[in-house]
Formats: sequence, structure tokens, C-alpha cells
Amino acid sequence: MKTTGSVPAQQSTAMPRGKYRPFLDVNPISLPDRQWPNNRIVKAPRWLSTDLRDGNQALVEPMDPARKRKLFDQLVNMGFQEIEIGFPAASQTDFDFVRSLVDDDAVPENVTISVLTQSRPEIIERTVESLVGFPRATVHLYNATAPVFRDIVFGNNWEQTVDLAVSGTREVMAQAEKRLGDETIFGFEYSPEVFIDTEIDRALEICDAVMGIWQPGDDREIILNLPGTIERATPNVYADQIEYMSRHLPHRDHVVVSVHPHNDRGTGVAAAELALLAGADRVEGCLFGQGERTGNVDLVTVALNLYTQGVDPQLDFSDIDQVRGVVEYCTQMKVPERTPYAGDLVYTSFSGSHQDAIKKGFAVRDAQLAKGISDNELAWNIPYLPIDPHDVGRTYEAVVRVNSQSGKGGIAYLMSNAHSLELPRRLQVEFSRLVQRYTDAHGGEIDADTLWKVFADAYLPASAAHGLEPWGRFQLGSTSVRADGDVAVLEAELFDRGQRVKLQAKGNGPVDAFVHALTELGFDMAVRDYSEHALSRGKDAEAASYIEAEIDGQIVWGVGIDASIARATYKAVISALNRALR
Ligand SMILES: CC(=O)SCCNC(=O)CCNC(=O)[C@H](O)C(C)(C)COP(=O)(O)OP(=O)(O)OC[C@H]1O[C@@H](n2cnc3c(N)ncnc32)[C@H](O)[C@@H]1OP(=O)(O)O
Ligand SMILES: CC(C)C(=O)C(=O)O
Repeated sequence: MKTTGSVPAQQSTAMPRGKYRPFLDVNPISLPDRQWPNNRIVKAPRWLSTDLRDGNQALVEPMDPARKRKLFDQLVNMGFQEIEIGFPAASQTDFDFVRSLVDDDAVPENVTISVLTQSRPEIIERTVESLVGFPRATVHLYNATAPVFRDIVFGNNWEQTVDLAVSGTREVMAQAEKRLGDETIFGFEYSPEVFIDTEIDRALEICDAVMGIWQPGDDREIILNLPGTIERATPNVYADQIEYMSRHLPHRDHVVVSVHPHNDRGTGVAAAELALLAGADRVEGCLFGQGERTGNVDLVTVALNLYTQGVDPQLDFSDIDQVRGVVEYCTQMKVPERTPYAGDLVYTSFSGSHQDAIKKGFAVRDAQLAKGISDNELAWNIPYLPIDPHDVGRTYEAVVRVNSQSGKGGIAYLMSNAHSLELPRRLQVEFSRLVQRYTDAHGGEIDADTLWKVFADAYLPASAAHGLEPWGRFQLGSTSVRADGDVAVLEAELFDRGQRVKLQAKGNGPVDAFVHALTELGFDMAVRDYSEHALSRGKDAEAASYIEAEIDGQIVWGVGIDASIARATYKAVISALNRALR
């Protein structure tokens, strides 16, 4: 055998990569004594949902007021205490929506609403005007600070950029002073937009300048939001930037360091998590990663990632499908099947070895729970399932689904969960070959009902009850058994291709006697394995029997189901015989 020594060199592409520059060449940051890799996230951050602003502004069809309101109520019910509800100066519709929340008294005392504004006096005035009457409200002021925006979008030098932030802050304070009475607890947030592309010491400088106006202190926090407006580097770079800011910002005790990752490189969640390690106190994002381009960071994933570490996310996802339904309705966008925690397929396993491992995991867990340990105390340790689907309102039924990639473990799991049959291991092996043949022939997935039909057709041949054609040569008629000392004496009636046959035989038990009776019909038959179990409790309880028999040199399994355990066993023997003769 030859083994791999070196592999052929990969081929260069003709894609014009020369136009791109490494992020760190353009935006160097030096933090050799970074602490974040050694930290742990031990509590939930403050969350701000920007579904109704950044999420909404990126929708093909922005939400109408009814949809916005539905999503707002949903966010409140899930536990969000900071919700950015829009950009009220953008349009009359946005303004009216903000006002409708006051008019309807829709904002609970513990919820702070937030609104976004550019640093333009007329826009700030209109923005603050929209806030009159809210119990708690934050104005979120932003201006872009990165060189490309200063140069291309604003045509501003650095001093003018700082001035825009400072003058905007002054205007917000003046308008709030003028328009909001004591009934509103007023907060202020500043974002140097495109923070990640801004020279780090300039980002510090502009935040410091804004604080010089706002004057944070006791009972006067400032939220400094450091957005990854367009994600352009690996998440460790964002973490370095956040740790740098967190360590160097003055008034740190009164500063809420907030992050606002986007997902352009597909690492928005990682960026948020590393930023939390790096000292961020607050995360802004959207449910299921709605938002501009590839979206804002997905707050569902960040929160449930925390949950799987035993940290209370302080957001309720106990019915994730309900949350998903509302978001899908309001945004008119679909949550894809593989979305973490919420996608249709994320608790589903098709492949054989995964199914086998999950089934074994549940068996061990069930056995441990049966000893009286509570579900909450018993560490979650199921292979391939990072979270208990029940915790987010999903069921186990969907966990295992069968197609041509599936093996005996998954099939046995479905037979147990959907049909209450605990197939013995060697029967699982035999049956999985039949299922494989079926899925190869028909393609696609096989659902629990079809699985049952394949099973019944193979093992319950005399049964027309499942909408199948009865095909077995033998059918069981009446039976009676009596004890004669240690010996069982059996009288049985069989139908051989419809013809009644009477049998009588003795054995050391009813099964033994029944096998002897069949042997007298000329079949060479020996039972190799036998098991049985009840299918359900109560007066309609049925039992299932499984027989592995050697019949005329063939090894086959038979299955019988009947209200009487003895008849279930005779039926299992007949099933094996019919199968051997099929
Ligand atoms: C990263 C983000 O998501 S930021 C939020 C983005 N969201 C939105 O823009 C949605 C709401 N916005 C709007 O509806 C409109 O932009 C409005 C109503 C606010 C303003 O509309 P208009 O006055 O027509 O301006 P327009 O949208 O074209 O904005 C561009 C102007 O604003 C300036 N501008 C952009 N951001 C800011 C800011 N934060 N502060 C001050 N001025 C700004 C630009 O430099 C440009 O100025 P110019 O016209 O002198 O070149
Ligand atoms: C306004 C800011 C926070 C923003 O939305 C962004 O930078 O993505």
C-alpha cells in the first residue's frame, strides 16, 4: 500500500485578488498583552434588539405598523429591555409608529426604547420630539468615523468629524432638555459608525470628546457603541479593538461598552462573543441575524450559545418556533433550515452513525433519569446534540429522520419513539437492510408511517389491518395450552393457505410446544433468540414478541403483536416461518 506523503499543489485562481489588502496592514492594532483569550463569559450582556431599526431598514418590504407592533410586543415578551424602535425622522410612518407606542401605553416601565438619529439639527429635533411621553428613552446618535467615509462620503477632515459628533451630542442634550420632562428617564448612546475601520486612537478621541459634552457620572451612564458596521477582519481583531477601547476609555465605570457586529464574513456571532470576552457590556443585534447585507449579529445564537454553557441568557427562547413564526411573519423572510437552534433541520439526524450515537445517548440519559435525578440536575451529554431540543420547545420526534444515509440506530429510534417497538439488536440489523432497500428504490426520506408499512409488510404478513395485502402462507387460528406436570400441552389451529390444520404438541413451555408442532408439519425449526415487551399500559395493552429462528438453514426474525403475550409469541413464530417461506 502507498500512503500519502505530499499532496499535489493547489491551483491558483484567476480571481483578481490583487485589489484587496490585509485588514491589519491598513488598520494595525498592537495589544500584545491582550487578556481576552483567558476570560470567560459568565453572565448575559445587556441586549439591545435593533430588529425594528437596522433589521427593518434592510427588509425588501419594510414592516407595516401592525407588523412592527407585533414584533415589538414579541421582543418585550421575550425579555428585551432595550429596543431600538426606529429612525423616527426618516419618515412620517416611522414617526407615527414611535408615537403609537406612547399612545397605546405599549412600553412597560422596565423597557427603554431607543431611536437612531444622524447628527443634523433638524433630524435631532424631530427625533426627540417623537419621544415625549415614554417612561425611558435613549437617543442614539451616530456619525461615520472611518477614513473612507470621512474622505468619500462626508468630505470631512478629522476635526470636522469630531465636531459633527460633539455638536450632535450638544443638540441632543439641548432638545432633550427642552422637550422631555421628568416623566422620561433619558439616556444617550453614541456610535462612531464603522468603528472597526477607524484608527483606534481616533476612535478613543472621538468617544472622549463626546463624553466631554455628555459628562457621564453616577446615574448618568453613556452607551458607547463600537460597531462592526461592515465585518472585515477575523473576530480576534475585533476583540483586540474592544479590549483596547475598554482599557483606555476614560470614565470606564460610567461607560457601557456596546458592540454591534454585522456578519459580512459570516463571523458575527464569533465577533460578539470575543468582544464580550474583551470587556463589552452590551450587544446589539437582531433575531435570526436580520439586518443590512448579511445581517446584524444573530442574537438568538449568541443568547442560546450562552445558555448551553449554563449561563441564563435572560431572554426567553422556550418556544423558539413561536419566536421564529413571529419574525418570519413580520419580516416576510424565511429562517433557513440550518439556522442555529431554530432551523427546521438542526435537531435532525439522518446519518446512521449519528442516529446510533443519539439513540445510545438518550438510552443512558433515560436510565439515569429513571433513578430519580431531575432533568435540570443531570448534565446534558447527548452526542451530536449541543442542546436539549425540549428546552426550546422542540420535540425529539424530529431528532431522527430516516433516509438512505441512515442506519439501524436511527431506524430503531423511530420504531421505538413512533411505534413503541423495542427491536432487539440483530432484528435492527435485519430490518435496516430492508429499509435501505426501500430508500434506495424510492429515494428521499422515509417517514414514521412509511417505516411502519415497510415493517408490517415484512414482519406482520398476516395483518391486513395496516392497509397491506396479507401474504403469509400460515395464519394463526385458536390456541389453547394446558400444563401436564412440567410439560406444556398445546392445541393449535393454523390456516395453511386458508386451509384449517389442527396441531397438537408438547414441549417444555408453550413456545417450545408450538415449535414442535410446526416441526411435525415438516419444517426444520429452532428458536435462537426470544424477547417480548408490553407496548402500552392499560386494559387495551398489547404485547410484542420477537423470535429469531433458524428454519431450514435460514436465520430469520419474526414479530408478533397481540393483546395476549402467548399469542404474540405464536404469531412471532408464524411470522418467522412465513418469512422463511416467502
Ligand atoms: C449603518 C447604519 O445603518 S446607519 C442608519 C442608516 N439608516 C438610514 O439611513 C435610514 C433612515 N434614513 C433616511 O431615511 C434618510 O437618510 C434621512 C431622512 C435620515 C436623511 O435623508 P436625506 O436628507 O435625503 O439625506 P441622505 O439620506 O441622502 O443622506 C446623505 C447625507 O447625510 C449625511 N449624513 C450621513 N450620515 C450622517 C450622520 N450620521 N450625521 C450627519 N450627516 C450624515 C451625508 O453626508 C449626506 O450629506 P450630503 O447630502 O451633504 O452629501
Ligand atoms: C448606526 C450604527 C450603530 C450601525 O447601524 C452600524 O454601524 O452598523
